[in-house]
Amino acid sequence: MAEVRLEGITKSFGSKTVVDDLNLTIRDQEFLTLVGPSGCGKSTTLRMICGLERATSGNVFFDGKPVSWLPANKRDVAMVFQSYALYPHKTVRQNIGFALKMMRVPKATIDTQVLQAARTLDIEDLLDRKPRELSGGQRQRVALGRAIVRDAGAYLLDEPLSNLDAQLRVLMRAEIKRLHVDVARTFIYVTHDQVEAMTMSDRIAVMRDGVIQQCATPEEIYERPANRFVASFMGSPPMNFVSGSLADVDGVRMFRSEALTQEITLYDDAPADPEVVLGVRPEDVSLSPTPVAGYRQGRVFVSEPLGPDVLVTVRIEGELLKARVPTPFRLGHDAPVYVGFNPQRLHLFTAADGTALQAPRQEAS
Ligand SMILES: Nc1ncnc2c1ncn2[C@@H]1O[C@H](COP(=O)(O)OP(=O)(O)OP(=O)(O)O)[C@@H](O)[C@H]1O
Repeated sequence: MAEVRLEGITKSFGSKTVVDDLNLTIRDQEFLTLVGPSGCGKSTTLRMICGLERATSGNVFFDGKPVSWLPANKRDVAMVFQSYALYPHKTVRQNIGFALKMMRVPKATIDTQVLQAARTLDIEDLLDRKPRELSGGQRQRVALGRAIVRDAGAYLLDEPLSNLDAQLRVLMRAEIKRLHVDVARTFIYVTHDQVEAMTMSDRIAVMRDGVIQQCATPEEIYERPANRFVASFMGSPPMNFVSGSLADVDGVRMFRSEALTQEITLYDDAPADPEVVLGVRPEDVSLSPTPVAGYRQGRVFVSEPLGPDVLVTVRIEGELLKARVPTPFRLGHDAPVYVGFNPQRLHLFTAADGTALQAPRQEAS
């Protein structure tokens, strides 16, 4: 069992604060991902959890017990690094079993546990090879094997897939997710890749400049981003944003910008400041070659086939908007096109600081 709680954690290097009063509880057996752009403090947070870095202030608790003063080897955690950090002259078997050997576990027990880890990761037939004789994906599995053989309460993974090519990353993503189910332990995963975060996690903590912007399930983060930063970071291609203002016209709330006029149906309370940013995800934009009531005219700027979908950039007045529409899309460059939004799936953010104006939750039917 390992619930990990961070309470008021701050970390400064000199005068630079890189993690700022962070509060987060990672539940026992949860898969929680810290995601954010490079330099936002993800790795530093992970290193404070495992004991490789000491917080400037605040405390780390494992199952309610403070561990801030315990060194890394006295904490019930195992860490997988981006670099794998395998011993080049040791075999896969020796690499996986090394931590147990250091803990003076009897050899027969080590052999059994190494074999069990190798079976879980499907690398049994590689046990006598050296790291240089392995592919990137196989090395990654050995690094995972080294962690899971420790049978720790929490596994901490720092960008473990970033050295792999795109195809292998997709494969290993699924394998790590499955491994989490099989070993039934707490996983804390660091990545700057929003797709990894969305696909693997029970919950995602989105970080920016050392501060958690939102911590929620992938669905919640995607459907109800807390602010414009989260909305733009999570989702590929990112959400479209259009600056404008809200006004009530004949009892109907309207969003207006130079390019767009859009009825807003979902938001109850008028914000104090009418200056807002409208957000709409590319998959919630519809295109038609012919006029449709409520759609506005634009022109095709460029279209990019993605296989099942086409990503179409449309120019409306000065704005460029992206739409993700089903294949085939046959309009050429500069052709007139009519653009509509799904009114149920619009987002609004304050222009001042990007905070989301939350739509009322839809009752599940
Ligand atoms: N030992 C250190 N001394 C000084 N500054 C550091 C140290 N370690 C990290 N930093 C700084 O702290 C900030 C956060 O670094 P951190 O590695 O936690 O970010 P990250 O979100 O994991 O980024 P990346 O995805 O690039 O690894 C960065 O600006 C980094 O330069």
